[in-house]
Amino acid sequence: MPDQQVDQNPNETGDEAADRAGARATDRAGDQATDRAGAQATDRAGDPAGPARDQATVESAGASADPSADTSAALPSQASATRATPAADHTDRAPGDRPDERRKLSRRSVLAATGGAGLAVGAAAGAGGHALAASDRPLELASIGSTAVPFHGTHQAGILDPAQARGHLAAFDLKAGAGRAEATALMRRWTKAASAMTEGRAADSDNQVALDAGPASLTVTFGFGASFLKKLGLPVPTALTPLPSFSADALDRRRGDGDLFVQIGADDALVAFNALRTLQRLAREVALPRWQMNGFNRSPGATARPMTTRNLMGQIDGTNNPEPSDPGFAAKVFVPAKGEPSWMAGGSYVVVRRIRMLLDAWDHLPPDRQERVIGRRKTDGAPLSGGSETTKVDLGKQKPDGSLAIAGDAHIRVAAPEANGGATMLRRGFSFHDGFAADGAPDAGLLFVAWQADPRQGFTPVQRKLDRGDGLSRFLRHESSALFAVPGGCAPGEYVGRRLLEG
Ligand SMILES: C=CC1=C(C)c2cc3[nH]c(cc4nc(cc5[nH]c(cc1n2)c(C)c5CCC(=O)O)C(CCC(=O)O)=C4C)c(C)c3C=C
Ligand SMILES: [Fe+2]
Repeated sequence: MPDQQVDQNPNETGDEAADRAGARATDRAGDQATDRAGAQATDRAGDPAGPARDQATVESAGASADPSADTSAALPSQASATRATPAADHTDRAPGDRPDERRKLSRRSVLAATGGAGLAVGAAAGAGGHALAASDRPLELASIGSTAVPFHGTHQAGILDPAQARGHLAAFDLKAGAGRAEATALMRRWTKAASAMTEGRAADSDNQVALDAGPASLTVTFGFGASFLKKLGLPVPTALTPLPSFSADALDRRRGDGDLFVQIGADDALVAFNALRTLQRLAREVALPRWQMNGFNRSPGATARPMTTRNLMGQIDGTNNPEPSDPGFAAKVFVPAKGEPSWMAGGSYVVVRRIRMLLDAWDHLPPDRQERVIGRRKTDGAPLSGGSETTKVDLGKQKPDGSLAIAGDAHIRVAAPEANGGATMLRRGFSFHDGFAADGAPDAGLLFVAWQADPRQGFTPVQRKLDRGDGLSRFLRHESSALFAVPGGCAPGEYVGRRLLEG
């Protein structure tokens, strides 16, 4: 049993600083988070008005104070204004997703979405003959705020897109008496609101919490649990069969499963909160929150050069994720267009696990032992078989003494698709920190989120293997678990789940 005592390793800070200084940029096409971070840093660097505009505030944005009013149109002052500096070219994602163009497709200027949500500051003063006080100036959004991820498409947003700096995962349960009609009405309301908010527009009953924030790469992703289908008398897909138990499970069932799933991600905490709060308000008559988890990632643009994110154990995490350009990627992550059930075409199954890290025990471990547990270097994520972060892992490589360069119980050996009959999933998680437990240990870890066409060929065989012989497992505790069917995306005017609810 790992030691739970609070412990500080004096070398760690120095090591981490050195790690960061020496961190090598990854140029992988599939590394969305790093691409976006770099692109946003570039956007800002090339935008001389950036810092001044960042400080501008909006006194009157023209939004209706009546929460019942339909405010889903662009806010008046935003819609009529023009943007002083064009944003980088963020092309819309085409239905049918060409994932190899994700960086380009996953972002676009909010200008395109709203007809001009980013507002000019300097122009107003010049033409009008008087300079506006900073507080009177209309707001112009900086690149992080103005970036929008298209809501509509073959797949729902929030799966292939880079993981944002803030995340909320939540499940809702239908209220007693709510049936298919109420669920359908709710999915219509949720879809309309999500579509508006991801474009930087206020949703119905918007509370102005994120009025001046822009879309900030907001994605909203909806899913259905097996219990939802059962309550509505609908057949449950075999892929949605509950996950088996694992020996290391210490699950809190109240924080697991649920009828309806919502994943929210945004690069602005207020935008993320506002989205969740809006959806919760719109659900009020039909469904109540069951559980909620809050997570975070590194802020986009935080590093001068793109980097794969680090988790709370300090490891570079996400390197060997499958990439959309990999052969067979779509078939492994998404239900095919002609797949079963038909309402899941273009959809994916998501496994959500709250995995607590036993960080005090982990921090006791010297860096070389930590690296052995994973099979990669902490500094730059390079495999212990040699090379750099993106070098293909050589599981057969031996050290001069004949021992394996990547240990038999190293996490990347045990989890590798080669060791699991090709089992593959797309990992896209968030770190969490919910304070400290009674014994002083951090209640922190990973909100593990894994996407696959069928968990029986993705998460389950890998977790079975990890459960038996993974060197990392003794530093982890799986505290909650959920599985949801996430249907394909919808076209404008449609709503998510229509093929299920009207099928
Ligand atoms: C059942 C699947 C997995 C769970 C649960 C899991 C938990 C978990 N992982 C890390 C840290 C790292 N994981 C890494 C790679 C990796 N992990 C899984 C699967 C699960 N991880 C896979 C399939 C892989 C890729 C293996 C390969 O093919 O090389 C890495 C290395 C970097 C990377 O490739 O992402 C790290 C680091 C933590 C901290 C954790 C639970 C909290
Ligand atoms: Fe892992």
